[in-house]
Amino acid sequence: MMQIVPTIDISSISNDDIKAIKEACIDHGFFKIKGHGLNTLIDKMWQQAETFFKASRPFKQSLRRPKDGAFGYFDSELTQHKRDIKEVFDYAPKAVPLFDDSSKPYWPDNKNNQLVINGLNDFQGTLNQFYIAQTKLAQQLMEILCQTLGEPPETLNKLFGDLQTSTARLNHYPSEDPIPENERDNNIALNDVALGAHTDPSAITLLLQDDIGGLQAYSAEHKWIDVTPEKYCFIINIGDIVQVWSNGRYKAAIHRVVKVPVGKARFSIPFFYMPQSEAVIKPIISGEKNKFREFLWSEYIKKRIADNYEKTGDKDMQVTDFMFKSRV
Ligand SMILES: O=C(O)CCC(=O)C(=O)O
Ligand SMILES: [Fe+2]
Repeated sequence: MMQIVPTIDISSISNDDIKAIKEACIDHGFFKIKGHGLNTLIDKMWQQAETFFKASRPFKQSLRRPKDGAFGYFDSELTQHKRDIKEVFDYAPKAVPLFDDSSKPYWPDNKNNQLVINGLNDFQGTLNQFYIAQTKLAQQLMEILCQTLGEPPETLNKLFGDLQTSTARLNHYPSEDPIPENERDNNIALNDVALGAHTDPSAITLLLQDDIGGLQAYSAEHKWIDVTPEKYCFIINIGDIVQVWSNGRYKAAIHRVVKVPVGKARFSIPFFYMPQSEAVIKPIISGEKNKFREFLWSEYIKKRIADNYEKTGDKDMQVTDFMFKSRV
């Protein structure tokens, strides 16, 4: 029987692999990959993530993401208006044209010997090296994805290139609220899972998860399924844009992270592969009537990011808002 979440060796892709990815994308949107040659860098990334989140609260707060910003440390992210039980560090190696704050510094510097004291001398260098490696891997994955849709492999890569707007992140999920009691905003309820169910506003997301587990995907056929940890495997999930590109054939992967067992800590490292801000997003399937109207990537992502902070209001914007209404 085929694995529900298939593991693919991308150093030698077969027709069966393409078929397995296609089926996974139709049912839940997740697959895993090995054979990428990045194991040593992955070890370094785990070490950096653990070291960063272990640093003192004042140190992390000094890198806090500004209200209108996209990068830095943050501990109050919302999913559907409830606060997730996690803290994050968001980054990109160079300014991303989407964000006004991209010139503001968010990397820790060595003022008062802070990098040395916190063991973070290699932090920025390692994270940036990983971002570049993930970009290359994502390009390869976009070609594979085009193949699963029966389109020429290079169709989508031209929407990315040097002007891509991808962002990368470190996630730390403690078993308890990361915000001390006296700093909490009591108007915002804590989620009953570590990370609430959502889709990613990316093309695809490349994710490392540690051995604690807890990531779940929503399968049309099996409902919630575990996406189990496999050492050195990247977990790949399709995001909102693929739903449009595939003309609805694939649904953006719905996923969540269940609560971390008491006394444990979970780490994960996602990379959100995103196109140029000026990219026009529309279906790419030839010979088929478009089910989505086109939109500009920059407009969509700005609204989605704003939703992560909003405490009240309507349901968050989704890519289905761009579907043509079907006439009966
Ligand atoms: O931590 C995980 O396993 C998933 C993280 C995730 O879905 C996200 O950051 O968007
Ligand atoms: Fe996600």
